[in-house]
Amino acid sequence: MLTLGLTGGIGSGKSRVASWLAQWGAGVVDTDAVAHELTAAGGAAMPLLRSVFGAAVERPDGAMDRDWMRARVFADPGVRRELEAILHPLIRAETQRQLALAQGPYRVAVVPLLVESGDWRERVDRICVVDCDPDTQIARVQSRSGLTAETIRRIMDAQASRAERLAAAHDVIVNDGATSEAELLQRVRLAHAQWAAGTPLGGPSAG
Ligand SMILES: CC(C)(COP(=O)(O)OP(=O)(O)OC[C@H]1O[C@@H](n2cnc3c(N)ncnc32)[C@H](O)[C@@H]1O)[C@@H](O)C(=O)NCCC(=O)NCCS
Ligand SMILES: Nc1ncnc2c1ncn2[C@@H]1O[C@H](COP(=O)(O)OP(=O)(O)OP(=O)(O)O)[C@@H](O)[C@H]1O
Repeated sequence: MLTLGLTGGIGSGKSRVASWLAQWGAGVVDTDAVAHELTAAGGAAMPLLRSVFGAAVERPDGAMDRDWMRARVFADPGVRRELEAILHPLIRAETQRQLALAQGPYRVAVVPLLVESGDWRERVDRICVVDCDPDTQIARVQSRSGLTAETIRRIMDAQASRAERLAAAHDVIVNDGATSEAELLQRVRLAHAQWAAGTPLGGPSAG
């Protein structure tokens, strides 16, 4: 079965695309969702996070304090690497477990840091990038989360550039500031039909 790696920068539209693919029958596993489960109250990563970062990493309800962690991780690459060293192996193992159970004409791993991680590149058959311009990414994330533009820029600085992502793509779904939701839906429908039939979508000119 084809395993597609779906990636894109923060706010590019990956979750939106993935939710349609799941609706249409693809077996979708989202690494952000897996990461949230691991760091929820009682999550498998919490004991190690507590021992490395101390009690402040945990909210009173036992879940990771995401605001506390975000402020540190995107201000200091050393802290980010520490957090990733704990979470990424757990995320990878749980995602692989879920992918092995996934049903459908093809399966999809939604991985924000796919291009950044050599390991993930080797685990998927094709890479699809949801492509978006940085100004639109910032606007979308601001309206979704209320994070400041400066925080969003810092997160984007910790990710691959738009050009690096496009260079790694087998397939591209354009979802920039000029793309309406209806246009996006049409592009995703076309891509889904081709992945489900096992035929490639094409390079960066596709859209
Ligand atoms: C830093 C944390 C606490 C911020 O939590 P928050 O609720 O604000 O964000 P959330 O987890 O929903 O992620 C939202 C987006 O942020 C970006 N992002 C998350 N982690 C990272 C990272 N390590 N490097 C670059 N971008 C990242 C991705 O685009 C992701 O889709 C959280 O993202 C985290 O635990 N990150 C480490 C795990 C990780 O690398 N996850 C992403 C890939 S699996
Ligand atoms: N073409 C579009 N037109 C209008 N709004 C859009 C479009 N595409 C995505 N959005 C909105 O932008 C926001 C970001 O989209 P989404 O959550 O799918 O991105 P993401 O790549 O999964 O982000 P993250 O990396 O933060 O998880 C959402 O609120 C979504 O509804």
